[in-house]
Amino acid sequence: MRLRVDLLPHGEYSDTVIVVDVLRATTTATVFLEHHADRLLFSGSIEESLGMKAENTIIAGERGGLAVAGFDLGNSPIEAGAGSYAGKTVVMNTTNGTYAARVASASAKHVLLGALRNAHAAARKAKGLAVEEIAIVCSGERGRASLDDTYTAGVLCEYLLAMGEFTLNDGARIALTLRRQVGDPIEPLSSSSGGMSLESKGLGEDIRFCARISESTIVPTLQSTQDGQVIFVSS
Ligand SMILES: O=C(O)[C@H](CS(=O)(=O)O)OP(=O)(O)O
Ligand SMILES: [Mg+2]
Repeated sequence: MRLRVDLLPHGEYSDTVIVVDVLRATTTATVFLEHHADRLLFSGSIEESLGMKAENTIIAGERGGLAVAGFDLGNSPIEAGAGSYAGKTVVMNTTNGTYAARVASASAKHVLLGALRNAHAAARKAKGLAVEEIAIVCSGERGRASLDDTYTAGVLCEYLLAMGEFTLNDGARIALTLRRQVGDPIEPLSSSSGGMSLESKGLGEDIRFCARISESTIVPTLQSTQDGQVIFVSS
C-alpha cells in the first residue's frame, strides 16, 4: 500500500484521503460532531454559507481567524465545544481547511478529516478503507506548506506505519522526519505562522487544545457530494 503526504492539496486522489487542518478547521469539525451535530456541510464561500441560514442550521467559520459578520460561530474548537448541536447541520467555511476538503472530495473515494485530536482513530479508519493508497492532504496556510499540518501528517504516518507496511513518498518522509525530531506538538503548532497569528489574536488556548493527541475517536467522514454539497458525518 502507498502512503503519500501532500504538503498542499494537489487535486487528484483515487483512493482514501485524510484531510488535515489541525489549526483549526479539522479539529473544530471533529468537536462539532463530538457534540452531536447531525452533519457538517462545507460550503464554497462566505456568501454560500450566509445563504444557508435556516432553522436548525449553525453557520461557522472565519476569515483572518475571526468569526465572519452574520455567522453564528467562528472556527474555535473551544467555542464549538461549549455548545450542543443535536438535530443541527453545521455549515463551515474557513480559509484553508474547508477548501482542502472540497478539493479532495472532488475525486477521492473516501475522505476523512484528521487532526491531532482524532489522529489514531483517523489512521485506523483510513487503513480499514484504503485499497492501494492513503493520501494525507495538508491544508497548509494560504497556499503555502505549514509546519502545524506537516507535523500532524507525521503523527498520522507514525500510527499508520505501526498498522502495516507502506511505500512512502517524499512528503511522508518529510512529515515523519519532522515528527521524529520534534516530539512535543506544542512547539510546531505554536511556532507555525498560523499558530503565531492565532496567538496574536488572543486565541492561544485554541492552539493548546488542538495540540492534544488522540483524545477523540470521532472521524468526520465524507457522506456525499451531491449537487455540489460536501457533507461530512460522524463515523
Ligand atoms: O481559523 C484558522 O485557524 C485558520 C485561519 S487563517 O487562515 O490562519 O487566517 O483557518 P483554517 O482554514 O482553519 O486554517
Ligand atoms: Mg490551518
